[in-house]
Amino acid sequence: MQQTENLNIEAFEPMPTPEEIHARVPLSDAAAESVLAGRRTLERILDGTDPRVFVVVGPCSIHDPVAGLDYARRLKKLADEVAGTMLLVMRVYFEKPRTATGWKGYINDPRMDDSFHIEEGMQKAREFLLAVNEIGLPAATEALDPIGPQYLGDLIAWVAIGARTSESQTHREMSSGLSAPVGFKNGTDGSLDAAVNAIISASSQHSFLGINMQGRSSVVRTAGNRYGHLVLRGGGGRPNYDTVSVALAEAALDKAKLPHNIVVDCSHANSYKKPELQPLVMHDCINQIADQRKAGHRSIVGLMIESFIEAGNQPIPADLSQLKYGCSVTDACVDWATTEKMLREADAALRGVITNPNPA
Ligand SMILES: O=C[C@H](O)[C@H](O)COP(=O)(O)O
Ligand SMILES: C=C(OP(=O)(O)O)C(=O)O
Repeated sequence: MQQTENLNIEAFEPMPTPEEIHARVPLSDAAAESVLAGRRTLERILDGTDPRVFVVVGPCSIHDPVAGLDYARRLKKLADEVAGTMLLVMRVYFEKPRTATGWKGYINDPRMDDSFHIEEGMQKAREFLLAVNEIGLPAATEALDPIGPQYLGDLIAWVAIGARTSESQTHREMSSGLSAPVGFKNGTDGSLDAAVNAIISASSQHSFLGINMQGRSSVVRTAGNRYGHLVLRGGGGRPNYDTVSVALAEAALDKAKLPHNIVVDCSHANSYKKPELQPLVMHDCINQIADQRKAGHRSIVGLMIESFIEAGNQPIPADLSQLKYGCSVTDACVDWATTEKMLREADAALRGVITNPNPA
């Protein structure tokens, strides 16, 4: 018999099951509290019962857990300082969807040398998420691999479906079963349709193939996720955070009978991937939010910033000891001083307009 299958497969290497990885890095009480408190506040913001704004802020990708946790500790202090007006959620991205090729992130290749130790990456990603939550910060991530959430989902408070996958049925099905709110990004061409349709699709029940916690291939039946929302990230060569674009996004949500829950990503095509433009986008959006709230209206409920300790980005060197500490290896970020300035200015502008309903 001639072989007709697996012609392009070089190997199947068994992975530990989600249950095994959870046993190696168990969820702690402190981390569970951080995850649940984060999700609860996000849900209230999306329901309109908490007037604050959430900000997903952190590196484009995690590649160095030491620098990542250094960043998390700084962010926690800032989060406490601005808690009256904003919920800060740390961007903890381990999976990078590449335009063509490139490093696919810490889970896929934790040693950054094309050795693809995915088992090691998955365990270390879990350890990192546990530590961030134990610091007291909720975590946000992009869900790219459809079985990834079985390994990490208990440690995540907010999920993004990226511009390259909002149109994917697989990602919509997965989102319908996630326990956290999910932001769907507009397409890389700037169109909103795929993201709006994704919110509708993910809110419905689905049945699809996946794995269970014991790693067994399963029919997954989901209840639907009612916290899907739209993320404007610009595209097709132009930003879409301005008031006219936001009004068009509101109209698209109205047409689909969806609530006005919009997050603006200050990075990516909204700032032409130039980090020095992110503060301008943020400033404009904070003014829009203040104007909206004063007028008794509300559509921008969240923001995203790509930020790390050092500004800019760096290529991955062959000799990893040459890596610059705290600097992105994927998209360019604003530095820590700029991050503090952006968030403190936003807090000052929103005070008097927004009041924390549950001060600590
Ligand atoms: O945020 C990350 C990047 O914009 C995304 O992964 C695409 O990156 P690339 O165009 O460099 O591949
Ligand atoms: C890949 C990302 O964004 P987008 O899907 O908007 O390109 C990201 O936020 O890392």
